Amino acid sequence: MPIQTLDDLAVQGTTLGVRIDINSPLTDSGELADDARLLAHVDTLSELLERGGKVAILAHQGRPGSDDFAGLGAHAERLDELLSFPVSYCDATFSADARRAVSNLNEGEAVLLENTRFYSEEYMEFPAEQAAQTHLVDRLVPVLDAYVNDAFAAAHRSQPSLVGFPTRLPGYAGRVMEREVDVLGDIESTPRPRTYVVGGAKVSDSIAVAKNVLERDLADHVLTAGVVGNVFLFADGADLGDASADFIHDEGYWDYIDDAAELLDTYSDRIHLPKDAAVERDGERVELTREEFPPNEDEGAMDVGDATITAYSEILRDSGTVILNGPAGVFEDDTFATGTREMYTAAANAEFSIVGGGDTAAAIRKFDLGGFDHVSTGGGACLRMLTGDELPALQALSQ
Ligand SMILES: Nc1ncnc2c1ncn2[C@@H]1O[C@H](COP(=O)(O)OP(=O)(O)O)[C@@H](O)[C@H]1O
Ligand SMILES: O=C(OP(=O)(O)O)[C@H](O)COP(=O)(O)O
Repeated sequence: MPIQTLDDLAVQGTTLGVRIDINSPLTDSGELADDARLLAHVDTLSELLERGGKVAILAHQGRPGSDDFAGLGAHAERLDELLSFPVSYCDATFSADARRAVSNLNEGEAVLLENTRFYSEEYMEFPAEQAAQTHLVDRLVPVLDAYVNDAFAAAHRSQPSLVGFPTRLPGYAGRVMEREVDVLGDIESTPRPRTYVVGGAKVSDSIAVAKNVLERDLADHVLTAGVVGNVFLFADGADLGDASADFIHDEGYWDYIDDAAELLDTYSDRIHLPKDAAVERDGERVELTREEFPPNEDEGAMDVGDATITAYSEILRDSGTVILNGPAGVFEDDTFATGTREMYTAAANAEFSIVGGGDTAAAIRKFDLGGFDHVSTGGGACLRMLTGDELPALQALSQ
């Protein structure tokens, strides 16, 4: 069944449970360090409020046990500033207090309920039918008329607030979800040549994407960079030195060397490897070509160098479509930001460009880059969608 959107929803006077993803980096004092994910949902929330909805917002922040696992008070304050409609905060998610806060909403008002992951069931994965019986869903359903899911960045999670409501309430995709599905679900019709850039540190996901798009003949080029590029270099027999080898071992990425080598055997004509690497030597950035490897013992390969940037930029600029995930190096450190900045600039000049990932978006903001056709709000969800996998939250909406 096709997914229903806000165009199919009669909003006026209804009470809506709206799941968004505002999981954000926090400062040491618990303030929002970045509000990009909140900004992304402004259109959906404004539209629902403008159309006379009473909006109960559901969201998570962090994971149990992590430093950024926190309440949503700061998020509510910021949403209240961003929207021209009042957004209050309720420090409960589905208790009597929470249900009262929802029931007391007037048309054009929103309440942000507390971090869904404060409740243990929300951090478990369930089939939709079972998620529909969890306490969160069971207790909120009586005060809601319909459910809107706009949380694309969490759509690969089969958690109650993401998959449990649509079996008990009419379910709709919000505008963020709709646009992500439109763009990422229709890669096959984008112009060629089509280039995938797999950078960053999600090694297993990136290898899965590369394998999938090469096998399905969707990719004319796969450019490897970042930690993913380093793994491919080792898989190709290059000696990137002890520091990078230790890092790859410590992070558990060595398990994927064989998969990378297998891909290189089959698709060497379409997979591109870094031609050089930047390391830190005596406090300076030093670039080594592959012939000059290995770096010294304590020198990690932290960025791609000029030779790679030149070769990759040419492919990127000439591409009909670029689909890019992950930075080319440790862009947070200015010494190793060059590869990411230059490659992203070239990618933005392709005919059609799609970028995804939390750190990727942070890099785009850091370098103040524009010109991308679609900046996905998702990292893991975006990669999952690019491999052609079904996302549980979307499946739940289409039942
Ligand atoms: N050569 C490298 N060595 C170590 N870390 C790297 C390297 N290149 C990129 N990274 C790191 O990868 C992280 C981002 O990867 P990832 O989370 O996969 O991106 P995204 O969030 O965009 O999907 C950044 O913290 C960056 O510093
Ligand atoms: O930040 C998120 O995903 P991302 O790290 O893939 O961008 C989403 O909020 C999902 O969070 P989760 O990976 O803790 O389930």
